[in-house]
Amino acid sequence: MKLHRDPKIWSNPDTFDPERFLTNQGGVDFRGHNYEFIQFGSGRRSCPGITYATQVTHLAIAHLLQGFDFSTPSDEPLDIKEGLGVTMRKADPMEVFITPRLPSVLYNFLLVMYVLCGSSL
Ligand code: HEM
Repeated sequence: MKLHRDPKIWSNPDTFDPERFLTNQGGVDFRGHNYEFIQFGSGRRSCPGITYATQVTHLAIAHLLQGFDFSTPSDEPLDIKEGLGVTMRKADPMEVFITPRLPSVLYNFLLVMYVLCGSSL
């Protein structure tokens, strides 16, 4: 389990610290040019879905954050301990309250616009 966790490269490698990509590791490229960070692989057999995956991920997260407030039942920070598996899953199920932020009519409107205009929204 050394991949992406080498302490010679990553400070506090087991800490969830996405800000590291804005600060001390800000220049690290995720498209396979920097071998310390290759979640999409690198070279001829690297992931052909990289552009689709990154755009759809941004779009989905932006839509969720625009439309809903997220909180935990006790207002405690999320426990993001990871479990075992081929893909990275949480060790324990996530309990979260999802509350609409917008008037309900806008969700129908956004849905229709999204279907009509696709991902250009
Ligand atoms: C966050 C999403 C994704 C991640 C992290 C990811 C990651 C990877 C990784 C690590 C590989 C292996 C690269 C290697 O062997 O060096 C791979 C291969 C591949 N991925 Fe993805 N992938 C993602 C999404 C997608 C999507 C959306 C598609 C298709 C629409 C896709 C299609 C493929 C294919 C066909 C391969 C095999 C390429 C080959 O062996 O030549 N992936 N992906």
